[in-house]
Amino acid sequence: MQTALRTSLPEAELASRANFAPHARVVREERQGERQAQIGGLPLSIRGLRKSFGENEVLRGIDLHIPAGQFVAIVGKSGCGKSTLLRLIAGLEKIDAGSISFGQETQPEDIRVMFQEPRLLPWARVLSNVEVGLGRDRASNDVHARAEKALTEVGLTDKRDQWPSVLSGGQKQRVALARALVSRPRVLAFDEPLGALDALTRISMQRLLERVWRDQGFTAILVTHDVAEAVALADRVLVIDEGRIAHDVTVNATRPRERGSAELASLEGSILSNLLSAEDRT
Ligand SMILES: Nc1ncnc2c1ncn2[C@@H]1O[C@H](COP(=O)(O)OP(=O)(O)OP(=O)(O)O)[C@@H](O)[C@H]1O
Repeated sequence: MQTALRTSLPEAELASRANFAPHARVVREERQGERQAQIGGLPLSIRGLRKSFGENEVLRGIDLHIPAGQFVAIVGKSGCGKSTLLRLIAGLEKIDAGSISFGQETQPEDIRVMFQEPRLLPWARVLSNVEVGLGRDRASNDVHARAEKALTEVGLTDKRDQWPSVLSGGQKQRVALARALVSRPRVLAFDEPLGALDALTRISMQRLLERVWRDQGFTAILVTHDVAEAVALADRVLVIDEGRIAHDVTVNATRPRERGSAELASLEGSILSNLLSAEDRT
């Protein structure tokens, strides 16, 4: 389970930070035109990454290169450090040792996170909730148009004037996705975003995630407990065990993928047996 933002920040700040990476350096000048021209994923290089909480050594040396635009899933037994790794990548947690780099200077809008809980502002209508994701670009003239476009991308234009409280769980997550997408991030980190949804809604959200990833080309990093979801969506599945990447599995299946195909089922089976053998050692 993700453990984000264990702070007493006001709710608006929480919702805003849910989509921002504090370690990303803020470049003050408006570079919207430049951003539009450079949309696409950023590569990610992690070297010797370590993180402990007190005596609990959670990550013990992660080395990883993710090419720009790749879709990577992270799986592993409960408590192995999946969310910690994601939070370090997103700059929501401090690194103890090692480095994470994106190949260039980043802006806060470049790296966004979507969590299991939608974290919508209850007092703001759907469109305003999406606008929160624009961060400092909220002062620009085309705020409404950009938020509406993001809502269209997730198929929710008809809900723009609704309050979050009247939405279903799946609709709330789609608003959260629109809020994450509205700034056209170059890295999008998902921490169990579909974990609380029913099976059918989950599958339709998986299709939506895959579609927006293909349309926008951001680098996607998905933490999930669901190995079937990992092999259905990702180009590559990383298994974390004992603080390191124990397996790095390439998923070559062509897209769109046929869920339940023999190829995916066989990959899922072998990843699950890796996970179970890790579980047996504890
Ligand atoms: N802020 C924190 N303070 C102290 N310990 C933490 C903190 N965040 C995570 N931990 C500990 O770090 C370990 C890894 O937690 P993390 O949430 O990354 O695991 P996970 O693999 O995502 O787990 P799950 O699959 O159950 O969600 C756990 O032992 C957890 O208790």
